[in-house]
Parts: sequence; C-alpha cells; structure tokens
Amino acid sequence: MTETLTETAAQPGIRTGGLETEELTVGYRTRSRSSRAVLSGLALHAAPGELTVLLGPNGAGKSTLLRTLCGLLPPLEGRIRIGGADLARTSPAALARRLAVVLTDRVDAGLLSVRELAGLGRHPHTGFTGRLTAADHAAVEWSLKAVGADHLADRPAAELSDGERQRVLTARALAQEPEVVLLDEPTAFLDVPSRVALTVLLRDLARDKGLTVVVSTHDLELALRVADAVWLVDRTSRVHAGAPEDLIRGGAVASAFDADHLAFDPLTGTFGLRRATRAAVAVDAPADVLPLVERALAREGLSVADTGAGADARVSWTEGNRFTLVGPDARTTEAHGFHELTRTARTW
Ligand SMILES: Nc1ncnc2c1ncn2[C@@H]1O[C@H](COP(=O)(O)OP(=O)(O)OP(=O)(O)O)[C@@H](O)[C@H]1O
Repeated sequence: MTETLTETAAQPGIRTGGLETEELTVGYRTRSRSSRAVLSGLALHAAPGELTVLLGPNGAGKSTLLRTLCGLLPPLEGRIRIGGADLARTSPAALARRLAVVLTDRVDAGLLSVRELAGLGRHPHTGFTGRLTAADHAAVEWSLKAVGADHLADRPAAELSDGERQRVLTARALAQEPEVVLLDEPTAFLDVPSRVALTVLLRDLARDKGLTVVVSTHDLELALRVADAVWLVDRTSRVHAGAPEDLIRGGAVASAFDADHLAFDPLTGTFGLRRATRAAVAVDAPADVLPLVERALAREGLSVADTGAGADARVSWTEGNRFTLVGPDARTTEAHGFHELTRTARTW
C-alpha cells in the first residue's frame, strides 16, 4: 500500500518534486548511543498541488515524523528530499526558502504585533537589512487574510487566544511562500467552522499555488473528506499511503482507530458509537427526521427495525416533534420532544 517515489512520479497529472522519503527511519537516539526507532522504512511522497494528511493514534509517531521531515530531528536512517534536494545537504537559509513549518510548541511572541509575527515569515526572502519591501508587506497581508486573521493584525501577538495564535502561525508559514508546508495539528484549538475553513484553505492553496502541504491531525472525518492523500500510521507502526478511499476500502482506517466503543463505517466514512442493541423499534417518521430518531434510540440501546415485522415497540412522529410510543408491554404513551422520547424508551 505504501507509495514509492517512482510509482507516484509516473502517475499522470502528478508533478515530481514535493517531499519524498527514501528508506527513512525516524526516532530518538538515547544517551547510551543506541536508538529507538518510532517508524521505519518509509518510502513516502507528498506531491505538489496536493494536501497530504498524516493520521494515527496518540503516540503513533506523527510529530516525530514531521520534526524529522523539517530537519529538527536527524533521521536514524534514510533520506529526505525537498523539491528534489537532499535535506541533509541543504543549507538552513536555502531550506527556509523552500520549507515552512508550524509545530505545536508554544511560541514566545514577545512584544510583537500579529502583523510583525506573521512578517517573520518573510525573513528568508529579505536581504541583509531584514527590511520588508512592498511585496513582502503584500505577502503578509495576503496570508493574514487567507487564514481569517486580518482583523487581528494590530493586536499584540502575546494576547491571542490559542485558536487565534494557531491561525497567525499558519499565516506566518504562508507568508514565507515556501514550496512545502508542514503543519502539526494546525486545527487543534479551532472551533468546528474554523477547522473546516483552514483545512479547505490548505487544500485550495495546494491546488492553486502548487504547494506541497502535509498536515497532521486528529480530525479524522474531515481529513478523509478533504485530503488528496493520507499517510496513516496504524497500531503496528506501519504507514499506509493512498487516497482516503484507498485506505477506507483497504480497512486501514478501521484497524487503526476502531475501539471498544467506536466503529468506523466505511460506507459513510464516519465513526459511530458501538452499542449492543437490546430491542428493535418500528419508526414511522419522515426521511429528514428518521436519522435523528435512530440516533436518539441508539443511545438507549434500541435499533430501528427495517420493517414493522419483528419490532418490539413502535414510535410515530408528528409535526412539532410529538411522538406516540407503543412500548413492548403494548402501552401507549405520548412524548413531546426528543428528551421525553429517550426518557420513555429508556424504561422499555
Ligand atoms: N524526545 C523524545 N525522546 C524519546 N521518545 C520520544 C520523544 N518524543 C516522543 N517520543 C516517543 O515517540 C513516540 C511517538 O511520539 P509522537 O509525539 O511522535 O506521537 P504522535 O503521533 O505525534 O502523538 P500525539 O497524537 O499524541 O501527538 C511516543 O512513544 C513518544 O513517547
């Protein structure tokens, strides 16, 4: 399942370059000069023009891989190429023009304003004086606007909320105008609409500007919807690479994340609570209400019967979320609203 560089390069519509690894092993060297490999033998390719999402359970090695890909952690073995250049032989200055990184570490913004903090992204492009040109200022303004942080531009960066700071650090990376952007959990502190907006923005930037974007996240369902490619670290430290649908069909998503109370549904691409059902209920409700009734009943350990036959109880919906319930003991009760419905169903 793992892609190799040559296979990917041969695919139509996929440009070469981007970020490639060759027999890469990432991990930590211990004091006794031995080493602890976290992920081994990685032959991965994140292509220009695509959003690649790195998924895996806690402790799987996502941050370790990202830190190695950006040169902060030396590889235990193997090679990394960025835009075709060997990372080990690229000078820090040249690397900074090619690669931007947003990690989860706290950033001490000192007395900088948001605009000045984002402006630090221009550093690799400014000359000896470090003075920003009109083009540099335009890049900073564009990046702040792109992440929805332009209204914060004059605020002291030290006063930002976690979510606001996350956006501004993303803006700083975009202002750098790199070929490759690596982001470790950029949506971690964002509210749901902002998570979707930032993920879609990163995908669109990849497409429109030919950027190579690699993002680690725990937003599984969103990632599986939006990402062009996924690197999925499973519980045995194998890395599966492919389109989200490849990994869903191959069972890699379910095997990485299914747990006692959680099951991945490959048909919908979503996770649901795993519950034993204790009875089946016939439900009479319109198509736009039925899924909500099903959801509410599932919480009470009840499944919706496909046909009325064989059902232990019956629920009928009428306008205004009024329900008529016939329980397993054939008693009829009325419920007003979903809360009364579930409280009654709990007694069945
Ligand atoms: N500095 C370090 N020295 C030694 N081992 C480390 C170090 N940092 C992390 N590890 C170990 O490496 C493994 C991978 O950790 P990593 O932080 O890369 O996982 P992750 O997938 O990013 O996890 P999470 O989703 O919880 O952020 C873990 O077992 C962790 O304990």
